[in-house]
Amino acid sequence: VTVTVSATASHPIPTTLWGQMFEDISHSGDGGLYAELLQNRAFQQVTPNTAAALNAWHSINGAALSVVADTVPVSSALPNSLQLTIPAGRTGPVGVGNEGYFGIKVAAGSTYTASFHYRFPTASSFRGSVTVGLQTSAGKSLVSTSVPITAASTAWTLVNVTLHPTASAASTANNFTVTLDGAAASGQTVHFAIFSLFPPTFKNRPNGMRVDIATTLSEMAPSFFRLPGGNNLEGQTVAQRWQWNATVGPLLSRPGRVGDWGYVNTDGLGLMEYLNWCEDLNMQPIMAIWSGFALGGTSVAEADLEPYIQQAIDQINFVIGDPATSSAAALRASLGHPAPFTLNYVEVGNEDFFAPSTYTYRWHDFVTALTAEFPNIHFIATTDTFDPILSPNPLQYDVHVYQTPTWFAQNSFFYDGFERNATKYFEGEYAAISTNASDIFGTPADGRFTFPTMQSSTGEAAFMTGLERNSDIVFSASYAPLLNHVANSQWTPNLVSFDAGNVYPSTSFYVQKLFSLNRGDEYIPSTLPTPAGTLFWSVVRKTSTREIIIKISNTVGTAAPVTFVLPFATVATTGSAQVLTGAETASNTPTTPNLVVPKNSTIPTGKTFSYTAPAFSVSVLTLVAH
Ligand SMILES: O=S(=O)(O)O[C@H]1C[C@H](O)[C@@H](O)[C@@H]1CO
Repeated sequence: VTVTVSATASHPIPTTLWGQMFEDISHSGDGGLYAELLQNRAFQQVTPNTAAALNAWHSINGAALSVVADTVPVSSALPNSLQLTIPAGRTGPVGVGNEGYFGIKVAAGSTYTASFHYRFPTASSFRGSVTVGLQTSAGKSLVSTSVPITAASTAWTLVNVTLHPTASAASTANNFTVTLDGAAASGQTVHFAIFSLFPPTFKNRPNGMRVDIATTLSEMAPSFFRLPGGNNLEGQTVAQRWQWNATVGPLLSRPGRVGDWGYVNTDGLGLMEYLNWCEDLNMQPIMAIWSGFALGGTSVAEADLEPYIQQAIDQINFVIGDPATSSAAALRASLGHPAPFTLNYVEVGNEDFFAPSTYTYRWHDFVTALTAEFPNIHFIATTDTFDPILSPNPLQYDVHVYQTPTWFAQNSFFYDGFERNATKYFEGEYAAISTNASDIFGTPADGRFTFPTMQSSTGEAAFMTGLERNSDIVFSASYAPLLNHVANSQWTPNLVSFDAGNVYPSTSFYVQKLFSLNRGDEYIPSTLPTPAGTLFWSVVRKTSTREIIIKISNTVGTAAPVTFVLPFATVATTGSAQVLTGAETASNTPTTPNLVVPKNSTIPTGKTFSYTAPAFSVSVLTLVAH
C-alpha cells in the first residue's frame, strides 16, 4: 500500500490524549500501587470475633488472637483492635504474623518502617519487650528489632521501628511478625491497632507509592490519571460510596470502606495521595464525583440530592478551592498543599448508562450547582452519547468499550463519522479482552484474555491510530483496567500486572508507551487505511523537532510492506524505528515477563521510502522532515 502524506496539519493534538485510568480493582491500590505491605492492617470494616476479621493474620506459637470492638478504640474511625493473649506455659516468641498481600518482598539494603499502637486493657506492673521482625514463612528470621512495652497504663502507645534486612529473602513468602517472650509475658493480654509496614516509597513520599509499580507507570508519561473509579467510585449502597473526606488526613481518621471489587479498601490511598501522585508524574487528574447512583441499583431521589451535591462541591474545593474561603481547601493547606492542584475535568459518576432515567436529573442538578461554583471545570457525562438528552448539554462524554481484537481493528474509524458539534470525547476505558464476540466478558475458557497478547495489543493500536486521527474531538483515552495483582484479580486482562515481588508490563502497556512517548502536537492527514483492512497508521508532526512520526499497526500474521510518500522539501535519509512484534498469542507474564518488548533500529527513509511492518506488530517510525 502507498501512503501519501499531506503537507499541512489538519488539527492540533491535545496534550491530554494519552493517560491512565485508575481504580482499586484487583488490588491495584491496596496491595499494589499503594505501598503499605500489610493486608488488613487496621481491621477496618470487619465483623469483630469472626475468623474473617483476622484475614491475612495468623497466630505464632499459640497466641490467642481475636479482633474486638475495643472499649477504648484507638480512634473513632478505627473501632477494632487485635486482642492478643499469651497463654501460660509457652516459651520462645509468641505473637502474631501478617502474610502481606499474597507475600512480602524483603530486599537487602531497603529500610522498612513498621509501626503499631498497643495498649494493655488492664494496667499492671508488667514490663517487657516486643520484637518486630520479618521472617520467611518457614520461620527463618530475616531481620528483627525489639522495643520496650509497658503495662503501666491502659492508654494507647505508638511504636515506630525501622528494619534493615542485610540479606534479601529468596522469595516473597515472608511474614511480618510481632512477638513477646512466652515465658516473660505468660498470661498477658495486649490490644494492638493499625499496624503498618512500608518499604521505601516513590519519591520518598510518606504513605506513598510502591517504587517499582510507580516507576513502570511513569515510564509511559501519562498526561492524566482518572480517579477514583470506575465501579469503585460508586458503592453497592449509597452509604458504601467513595467519599473524599473519609480518605484524607491522618490514617487514624480513615475508616476505610467496602470496595466494589470484593475487598476492603483501607483508603490509605486517598484523595491527597492521588493528587500528589498526579503532581509527581506531571499529569492532571480526571476526578470523578459520586453522582447519586449506587451499583446495587439505588438512585438518590432528586429531593434528597443536596447533601451529595455539597459533598461534591467540598471535594472540588479540596482540590482547587481557596483556603481563605473554603474549609475543604483549608484542610488541603493544612495537609501541606496551600496552592490549588490542577483540575480541569470532573467526571459526573461512572457508566451511568446503567441508570439513564435518573441521570437526567442527577446530571442536571449536580452540573448546574457545580458549574455555578466552578465555571472553569469541564464536566464529563457518563451515559451513552446524547442518550438520554441531558441538560445542560454535555460538552464531554466518557465512552467505554470492551471488545475483541477484531472489533478494535475494524473500528478504528469509530469517531470519523461523529458530528463535529463542539462535543469532545474521553475514551475512558477500552481494551480487547476476549476473542469471543458472543461472550466478551466470559472466562478464559470462553476466550477471555488473562494477559494482553500481540493480537489484542495490535487491535488496540489500530483503534488508537483512529483516536489520534480524530483527536480534534477525542481529548483523552486510557486503557482499562490499569493494574492487577496476579494472585487476586477480579478482572483480566490488565495493562500492568504485578505480584508481591515484581511488575509485569504487558504488550498493551508497551503499545500505550509507544503512543504516549511519541506524540505529535499536530495531526498530518495521509491516505486513509482501509476501515475493514488489517494495516493501520497515523501520521503526526512534532513541531519542536520538525519530526514526522508514523505509527503503524499490523493486526495479522503476514508482514505488510508500505510505501510512504512525503511532500516535504527536506527529508532525512535515515530515521528510527521502534518495533513491538511477536506471535499472535504472545504475552508478557510472570513466567515470561519480557517475551515481547520494543526494539529500536534505524531505517532508510526519504521523500519516498518503504517499510515492512512485521506480522502482529506496532511500529513507530520517526524522521526529520520539513
Ligand atoms: O463490570 S463492568 O461495568 O464492566 O466494569 C468495568 C467498567 C467499570 O467502569 C470499571 O470499573 C470496570 C473495569 O474496568
